[in-house]
Amino acid sequence: MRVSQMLVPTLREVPAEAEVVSHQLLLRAGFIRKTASGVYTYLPLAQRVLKKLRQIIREEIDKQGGQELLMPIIQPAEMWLESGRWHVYGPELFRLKDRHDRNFCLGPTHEEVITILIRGEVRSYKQMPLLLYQIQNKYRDERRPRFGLLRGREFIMKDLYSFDRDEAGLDISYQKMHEAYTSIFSRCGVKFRPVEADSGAIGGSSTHEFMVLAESGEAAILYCSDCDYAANVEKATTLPAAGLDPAIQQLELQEVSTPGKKTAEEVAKFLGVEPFQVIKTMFYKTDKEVVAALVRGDRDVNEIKLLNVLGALTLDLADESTVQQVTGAPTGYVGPVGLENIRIVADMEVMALVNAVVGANKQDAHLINVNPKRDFQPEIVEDIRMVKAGEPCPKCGAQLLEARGIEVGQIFKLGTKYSKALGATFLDENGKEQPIVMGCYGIGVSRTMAAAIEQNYDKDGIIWPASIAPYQAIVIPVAPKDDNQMKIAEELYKALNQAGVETILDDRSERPGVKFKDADLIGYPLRIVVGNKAVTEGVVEIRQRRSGQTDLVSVKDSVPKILEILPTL
Ligand SMILES: O=C(C[C@@H]1CCCCN1)Cn1cnc2cc(Cl)c(F)cc2c1=O
Ligand SMILES: [Mg+2]
Repeated sequence: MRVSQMLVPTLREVPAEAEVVSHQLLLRAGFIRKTASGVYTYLPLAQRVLKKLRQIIREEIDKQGGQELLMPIIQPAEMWLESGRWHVYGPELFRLKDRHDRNFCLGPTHEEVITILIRGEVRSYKQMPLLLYQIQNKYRDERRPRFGLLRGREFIMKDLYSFDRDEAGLDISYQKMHEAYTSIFSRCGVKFRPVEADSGAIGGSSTHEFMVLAESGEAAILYCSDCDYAANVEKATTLPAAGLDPAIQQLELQEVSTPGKKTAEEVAKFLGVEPFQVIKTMFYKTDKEVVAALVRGDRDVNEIKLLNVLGALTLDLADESTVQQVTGAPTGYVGPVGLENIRIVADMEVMALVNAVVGANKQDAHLINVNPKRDFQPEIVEDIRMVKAGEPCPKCGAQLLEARGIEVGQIFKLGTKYSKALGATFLDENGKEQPIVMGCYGIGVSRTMAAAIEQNYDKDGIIWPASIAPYQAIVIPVAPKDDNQMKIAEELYKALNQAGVETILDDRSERPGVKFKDADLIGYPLRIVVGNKAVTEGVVEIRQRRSGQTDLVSVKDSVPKILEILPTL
């Protein structure tokens, strides 16, 4: 390909709406253009990167026995009514009607479609295991699409579904996908980590997210400095709290005046105790009830853990009027003592406190010498707190460190949640009907392209890992008008492509500086400059985009030299 014929509309200035680097660079380097909010057109260079990502994914998934199919984007509402999810999802689910006024949705995921397909096709244990996948557009009507391809309303996903006869089979499928994902992201040239994660509304048991480490990542990760423990902060745990100190005498409950002291820190300071001795009472509204969540004053509530402990669908902080109504006092003076018909969920650490402080459910007043069990009885005692960096690793006790990550993949053990709901069963060797055991495994393909940029850029633009670069090399003649230079450039361009190096030729009659800037902005791994020296001394300049290293090489040695460098990029 010749640059003069390509559609690569590079921009000089940074588009205002782009907040993260990958969004800015995908626009400026002419990879994408916005068609609507959260909806993009992938221009030719982006399509080439996506094609390489799809190829890497296909190779690694097929190696594990995956079979590619292609499911429809448009899905009949009946399937979602049968699974019970049609009314679970709100405006995020793109819904539409056909000409006969029948309801459909644009697929945000395909558990219903694939499970109903398998229900009709698999009858015997002999037909499993099955690993079926597709690479298809997905639709989720995000309230605030942002960060370009990192959170769009239409995006490309590889979604695989595994079908096994039992949990043992599922464990094998899950392990195979864990391996495939490790190979895929390694081959894509990104630094990533699988982390323990929360399975969210999809349900099922264990799940791992594959995170590309990047400061702009929306996910917070805690990982161990010593062992392989790593978890999304939504899920992270630490060593269990120290137990109750039996030596301490439980004192008499007492009300004290704490005018204007609301936060755990203020109250602790005012009463001369440590913040951890003040119990924080947070009221939440779920789709079913109002609950009180208790954590120590030096901790925060982990709302994902709380949601899971309650088995609720939605969880939101109760507003001030609800708190007032439930406790008779404003936030800041509320506590668990004397609460009527409100479920109390206490973090395990709270139960180890003696003579603690809580709000008195009265303006400007707190209670001291509060002892769990004696003065209030939580209905649920679980781990519902956020873990922080610096706390001990739950596996080995070493210090937990924090990082930000972009979730590019997630694998789930679904179990029989969908096969039971949709009646996908098989006959085992005793002819007994059993529900199929499923897993589901996603990779955000378009998101991975953006995540790769978030990890591979500098002040001049993108630095593509060679394995997913749109082209691997660009030949730039300094003076295209000079026939001798052009002749050498053309020959080199041809020889490189014949040697299997995906190479383009910048034949534009632009100033060299403009061509160099574009090549750096777009991020081709290698740049070969054919200038006067090529004509007078037979040497060309090979420059590596990442390191900036430049080698002067004779024209005849340039192809072997490039073949030698390329695998290291
Ligand atoms: O998609 C998954 C789980 C896995 C991820 C990997 C590939 C297979 N599915 C979870 N999820 C996320 N957002 C959704 C948004 C909408 Cl609007 C919806 F209706 C359903 C879902 C939904 O189910
Ligand atoms: Mg997730």
